[in-house]
Amino acid sequence: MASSTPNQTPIESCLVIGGCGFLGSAIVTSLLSKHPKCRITAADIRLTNQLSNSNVTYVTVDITDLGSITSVVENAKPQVVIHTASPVHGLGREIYMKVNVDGTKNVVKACESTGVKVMVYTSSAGVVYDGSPLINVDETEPFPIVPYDSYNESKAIAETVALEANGSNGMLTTALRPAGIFGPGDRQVVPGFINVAKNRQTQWQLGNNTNLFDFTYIDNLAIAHILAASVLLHQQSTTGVTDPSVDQKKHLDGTSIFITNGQPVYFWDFAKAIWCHYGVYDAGSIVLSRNMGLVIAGLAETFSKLMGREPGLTRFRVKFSCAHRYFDIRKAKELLGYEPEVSLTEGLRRCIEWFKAEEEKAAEKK
Ligand SMILES: NC(=O)c1ccc[n+]([C@@H]2O[C@H](COP(=O)([O-])OP(=O)(O)OC[C@H]3O[C@@H](n4cnc5c(N)ncnc54)[C@H](O)[C@@H]3O)[C@@H](O)[C@H]2O)c1
Repeated sequence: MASSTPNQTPIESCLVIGGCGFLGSAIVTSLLSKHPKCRITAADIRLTNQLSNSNVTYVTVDITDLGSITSVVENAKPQVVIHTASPVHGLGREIYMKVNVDGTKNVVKACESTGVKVMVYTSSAGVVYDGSPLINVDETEPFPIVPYDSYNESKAIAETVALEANGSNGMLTTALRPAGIFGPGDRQVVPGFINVAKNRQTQWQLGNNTNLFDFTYIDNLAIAHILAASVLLHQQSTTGVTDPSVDQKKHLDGTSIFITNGQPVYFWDFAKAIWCHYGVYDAGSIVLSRNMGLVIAGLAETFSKLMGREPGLTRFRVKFSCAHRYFDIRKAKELLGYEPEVSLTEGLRRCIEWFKAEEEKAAEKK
């Protein structure tokens, strides 16, 4: 249970950047239900997933262009900006530095110059990951000296940019760090597992499945963003910016906060729960050790490079699926009153139902 309900102010106007993405569109939907009077602008480089609702306006923006994002913020005049935009995982360093780092600097500049009161940045739990086990870590965990990859490196720099803007022109900022977002519309986590089932590769298990892992159901995360915005909005109009010397676990503005479902599970148990819905009940009959997996993945990567193909197994995937990665979300519960409303089991049920319906629609079109 959340220890207390923090004071909140209703959100009257909000700009959701990346508002057509998986998370951005879930935030728009949750805003409509939690703050029905809120005037919402959803801005994205690609306008997809649009809702038909008179409270929502969709606009095109490219955050790598300062003029583009400034004019969107000027026209929307939002109290709150929720910045979720990012390229997907698995691309090159240049694009991450351009969109996540330079783009976030542009978003901050646009917010500062137009009097935005609150900015919530979607960071990632991966910013503290370097391949070492993360066992119930909290927000005191430092960034690693060597980041795991350029995506996480760019997310850490962008998070710092967002948090350093706290107090600038009276604006309060925070950064939410979700882990393994899944749900209807997911393009990364659950589709990866479904493809393994479709490729009939579920017999392979990497590692001994003693590693606990955190996942986050999309609607829980969307609500966490809205809670963060309305708690900060209240603070902005009352006490204002917190003295940065105060213990960072005791305040939201200028600090980061982990968000998960608060239900760590053994990595392969999550995969097996998905595969059961695809008729696979005997997954993981062949267990490969992490070291053996790394050797095979190294060979697969070399072979695929020679053949000009994408490898099915990579060293990144081996390390990831054998890693301990779970987080302490007490700060979210205490400072946001966050309580995951949708359990992992219910979230998976809703997610699989959605994927099956999409598959049926695709089959009907053929
Ligand atoms: N999916 C996960 O498991 C996960 C985990 C941790 C953190 N995150 C973070 O959560 C956020 C949302 O992720 P998602 O899964 O919804 O991804 P997504 O790809 O569905 O959404 C991101 C949106 O950003 C938009 N975008 C990209 N470049 C842009 C640009 N230059 N200008 C404007 N818009 C641009 C995209 O068009 C897309 O709609 C991201 O910041 C991501 O880093 C995701």
